[in-house]
Amino acid sequence: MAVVFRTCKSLSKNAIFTRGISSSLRLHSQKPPTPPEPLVNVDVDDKSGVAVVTLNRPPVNSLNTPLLSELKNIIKGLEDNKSRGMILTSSSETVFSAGLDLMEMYNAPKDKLSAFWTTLQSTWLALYRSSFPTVAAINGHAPAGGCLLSLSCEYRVMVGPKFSIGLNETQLGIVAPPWFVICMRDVLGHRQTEMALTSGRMFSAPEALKLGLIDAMVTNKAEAITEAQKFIAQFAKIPPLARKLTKESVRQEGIKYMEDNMIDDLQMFMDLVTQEKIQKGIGLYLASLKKK
Ligand SMILES: CC/C=C\CC/C=C/CC(=O)SCCNC(=O)CCNC(=O)[C@H](O)C(C)(C)COP(=O)(O)OP(=O)(O)OC[C@H]1O[C@@H](n2cnc3c(N)ncnc32)[C@H](O)[C@@H]1OP(=O)(O)O
Repeated sequence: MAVVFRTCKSLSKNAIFTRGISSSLRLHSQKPPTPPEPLVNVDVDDKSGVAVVTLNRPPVNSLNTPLLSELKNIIKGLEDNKSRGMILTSSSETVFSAGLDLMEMYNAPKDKLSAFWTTLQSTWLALYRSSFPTVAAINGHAPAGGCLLSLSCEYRVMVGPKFSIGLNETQLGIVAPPWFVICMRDVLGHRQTEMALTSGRMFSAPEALKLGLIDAMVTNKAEAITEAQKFIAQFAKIPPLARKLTKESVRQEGIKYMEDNMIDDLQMFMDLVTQEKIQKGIGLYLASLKKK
C-alpha cells in the first residue's frame, strides 16, 4: 500500500508573533508542534489502484465540518486521479461513524451551522455521484449519518453480528432530510424505507443483511476489506466512462434533488435546528450519551 496524499494540513509554522508589554512585535522561536493525526487517512494500493479511506476522528468518528471537508477533498483527489475504487472504513474497532457531530448543531452560531450543513451536502454529493466504485466496509456501529455514508456507497460489507446500523433520526425527534430518504429508498425500496424511517429503527448486522440494508456480513475488518476489494475487482474490465454515466443515470433522482434544492434544504435545516425545542432535545440526548 502506498500513501498517495494526506489531507492533514500540518502546523508547520515554527515561529509565532506575540505582542509584548511594549506593544512591539517580537519573534519567538519554538519547536515545531507535532502535526495532528489526519481526520481521514487514504492509502492507495499500487497494484489495484483502489483507495482505502479511513475515518479517523476518535472516539466515534462523529462528522464535523473539518472531517467532512477532508473527506470531500479526498474524494475530489481520487476523481482527479481517475481512481479505480474506494473503500470507506473506520480506524475505530467499534464505531464506523456515530453520524453527524451533535456538538456542531448544539448552541452553534448560524454561520457555523450553515457552513456545517453545506459541507455535509457537498461531501455527500461528491460521494454519492463519484465516478469510481465505492464500498463501505462497516467495521462498527453506523447510526444516522454513519448509515447515510454507507448507503451512499455502491456496496456495504459489515462486521457482525454485534454492530448496528440504521437511520435513527425520528427516535431523536429530528427528521431525516429527503436525500437521506432517497438514499435509503435506493437500497431498501419504498415500503421498508417507510417502516425503517418512521420508527428510526437500528438494525443488528444480521437483521440488516436479511433486509438488504447491507450486502454481506463478515467477522472482522480484514475480511470486510477483502470482500470490498472483490466487489470492486469485478469492474476491472468495465469501461469506466460507461460505468460512471450509468451510475449517474441510476442515481439521477438523488443528484438532481441536491443540485436543485441545496438552498431550500439548507433553509429547512436552519429552520429546524434553531428551534428551541430541537435544541433542548439535542442537549438532552448529548447529556444522555455522556452519562452512559
Ligand atoms: C435538527 C437537525 C435536523 C436535521 C438533521 C438530521 C440528520 C441527522 C443525522 C445525524 O447523524 S444525527 C446524530 C445521530 N447519532 C446518534 O444517534 C449516535 C449517538 N451515539 C451513539 O449511539 C454511541 O455513541 C455509539 C453507538 C456510536 C458508540 O457508543 P460507545 O462506543 O459506547 O461510545 P459513547 O456513546 O460512550 O460515546 C463516546 C463519546 O462520543 C460522544 N458522541 C457519541 N456520538 C456522538 C455524536 N453523534 N455527536 C457528538 N458526540 C457524540 C459521546 O457523547 C461520548 O462523549 P464523552 O464526552 O462522554 O466522551
